[in-house]
Amino acid sequence: MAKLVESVELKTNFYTYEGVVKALNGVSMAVNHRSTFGLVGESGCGKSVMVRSIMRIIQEPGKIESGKVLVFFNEERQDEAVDLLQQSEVYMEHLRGNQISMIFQEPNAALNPILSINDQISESFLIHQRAELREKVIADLTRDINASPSPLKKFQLALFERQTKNPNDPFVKVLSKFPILKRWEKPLYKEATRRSIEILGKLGIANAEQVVTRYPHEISGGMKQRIVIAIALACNPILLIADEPTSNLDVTIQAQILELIKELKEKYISSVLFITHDLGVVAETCDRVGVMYAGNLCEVADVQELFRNPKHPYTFALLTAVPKVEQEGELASIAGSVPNLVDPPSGCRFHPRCQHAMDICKTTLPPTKEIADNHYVACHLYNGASFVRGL
Ligand SMILES: Nc1ncnc2c1ncn2[C@@H]1O[C@H](COP(=O)(O)OP(=O)(O)OP(=O)(O)O)[C@@H](O)[C@H]1O
Repeated sequence: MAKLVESVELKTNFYTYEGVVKALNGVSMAVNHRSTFGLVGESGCGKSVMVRSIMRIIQEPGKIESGKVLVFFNEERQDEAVDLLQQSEVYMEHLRGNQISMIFQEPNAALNPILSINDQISESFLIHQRAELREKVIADLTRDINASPSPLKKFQLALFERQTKNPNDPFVKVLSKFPILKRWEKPLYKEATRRSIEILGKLGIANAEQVVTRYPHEISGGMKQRIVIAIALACNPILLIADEPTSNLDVTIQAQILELIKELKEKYISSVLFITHDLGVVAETCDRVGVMYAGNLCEVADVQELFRNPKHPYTFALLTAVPKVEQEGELASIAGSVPNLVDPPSGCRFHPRCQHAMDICKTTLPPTKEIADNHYVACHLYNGASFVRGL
């Protein structure tokens, strides 16, 4: 499988008054073209910091210290990669929303309460696909003028053509500055609205024409998350990053949103990077899984392989802690809690909670090894002949 995005030894710290939070401790992982990668782990293990580092949206007091974030735009040419950590902020602004989109856990935080749904989805088209919208408007105006000439349409067409030739045309800029004069751009806004309704239709929203006229407080939580997905999809991203997109929704809506993301991935997006702490969600939606613990990736495998054949003691413990229908008696849990990353345990960060810890685990970070085809584990149990430990 060809890689789409790869992080190489990515390290991110937060410089807090308490000390330096070592949130990512050199994480290497890859999301392939046309696949869904699930990143799992307990709260605080670094999943969100990982995707924020990939998108380069880590804010103060955070800092990406080292590593690479490679994007392989061309599936065929895997020797050509762009390192996002070496690009300018202007490049990143263009990339975010155009090629990589992100949806967050809390749709309320992503939506502006004082703008209508139409304004919010249209804005995404107007920012990221303005040139394409303009082309369509020029084609429509030309066709209309040929059918029945109109001085207003001719004026609008001339301005749009002028803008295509020179996006910084001073005359057009002046006209776009004043609300009353800005009305010449109306066809552009109309086209953005048409596309907003169309995209809601693609998301299976029945009365999209009415939904776009509403405000966030007038729609349900599940609908809000669909709107956020519509905004993320507006620019045909090659990678959709979904950070716990269903954690605040009730189970039926959760299932619908997961189904929707799966369907959209098949039809419109190349790949999805799914952040969750729910292994059930991973089993439902992902092809490949990475298990994170305290800023390290401890195991990566295809989803079926990981569920059938977990190797890392932490993965094993996570799977054991999933409640089963036939379960009787107490639920299994992982003893202890995720460590404070200001002062993480030495060696393998999981060793204080690991039933199989050996002396070497306390001093040395385990290397990542491929223990079966495409199945990687970072654990000293697999450094020698210690498979016998019975995982
Ligand atoms: N702005 C910040 N300032 C200081 N520390 C931070 C900041 N953001 C994240 N961290 C720390 O980085 C570590 C990883 O946090 P992160 O949010 O990535 O965890 P997570 O796995 O996504 O958890 P959750 O599932 O609860 O969202 C945690 O120790 C957290 O306290």
